[in-house]
Amino acid sequence: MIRFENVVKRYGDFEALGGVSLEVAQGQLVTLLGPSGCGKTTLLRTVNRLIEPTEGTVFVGNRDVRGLDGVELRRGMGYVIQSIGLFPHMSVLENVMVVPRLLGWKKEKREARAKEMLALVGLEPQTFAGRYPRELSGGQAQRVGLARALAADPPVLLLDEPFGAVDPPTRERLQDEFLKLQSELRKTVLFVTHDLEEAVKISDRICLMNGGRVEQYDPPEVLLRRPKTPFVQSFLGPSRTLLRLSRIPLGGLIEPLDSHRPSVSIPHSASAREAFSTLLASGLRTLGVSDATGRLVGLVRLETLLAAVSEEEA
Ligand SMILES: Nc1ncnc2c1ncn2[C@@H]1O[C@H](COP(=O)(O)OP(=O)(O)OP(=O)(O)O)[C@@H](O)[C@H]1O
Repeated sequence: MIRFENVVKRYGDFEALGGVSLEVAQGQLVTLLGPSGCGKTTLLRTVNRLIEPTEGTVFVGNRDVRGLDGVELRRGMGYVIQSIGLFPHMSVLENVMVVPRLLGWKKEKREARAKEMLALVGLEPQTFAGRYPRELSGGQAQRVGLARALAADPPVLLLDEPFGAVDPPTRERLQDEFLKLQSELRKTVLFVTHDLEEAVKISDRICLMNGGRVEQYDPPEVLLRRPKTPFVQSFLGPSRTLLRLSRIPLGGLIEPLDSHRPSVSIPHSASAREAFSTLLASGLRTLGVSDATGRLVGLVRLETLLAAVSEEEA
């Protein structure tokens, strides 16, 4: 769906991108991850032609973006940046309708669509449609930015640190909501972040960059299990094992209940990492696992979690 072929970007003598080749399949969520200045934003912006590569080619849906009109290209893609960029003099509803209006949609159609998008990102249209950006919290503004990016139903979303400007709990909630949306909408998403945890949590594949080059391009599990270079290893750091647990669903590790009733339990939907943290915090060796109604349905043991990590290591 999006393909970079040997993309180079130079500013004078400085090489911001040193020959990036990468393919993002349709419906996949790929994060561009790496330290500050490694070229993530530069690479993202070559897709909607806010930046023109010095060498190399970017394809969207098999079409070289150079052959496409920049303005039309940008209208056909959702784009969200950290500072959100909502128009301060426009209401929330008007902000969300910007692209449908540029595309010439009729008033009723674009209003209906904008309200639908607000509801989709968890903002009750009756409450929020008439508000102005200054009357929103950071998290609400981020949601409006996302609703605006989704309004014209673009197949491609370019997100540059879209949850960067909010506090950690809000950020986690936005990530969860976004993942749920993505599982329904299946957009092709390029997502810039410098946050390893965020990348591990949301990505189908992570493109870890360093100095304008791709160090490793793999699903999170593979990146965490088999770092290809010393840079990747040091970037992942000591939290690598815990992060791997966060990608292991608890489902396959649950054992049937026995006569022993554990005093602490966690929901079935939790990750192995949440189970591990709860075990550490409680000092127990066994946790109960409950279903959506809170009924105890099984057990998970500390040894099982440790074995799951070391098995993967093999
Ligand atoms: N217009 C420009 N002129 C010169 N150098 C530039 C220009 N734009 C970006 N750069 C440089 O290119 C490199 C890559 O920048 P880019 O914004 O892509 O980094 P990034 O990985 O997104 O970083 P961050 O996480 O800090 O946003 C940086 O060293 C930056 O200083």
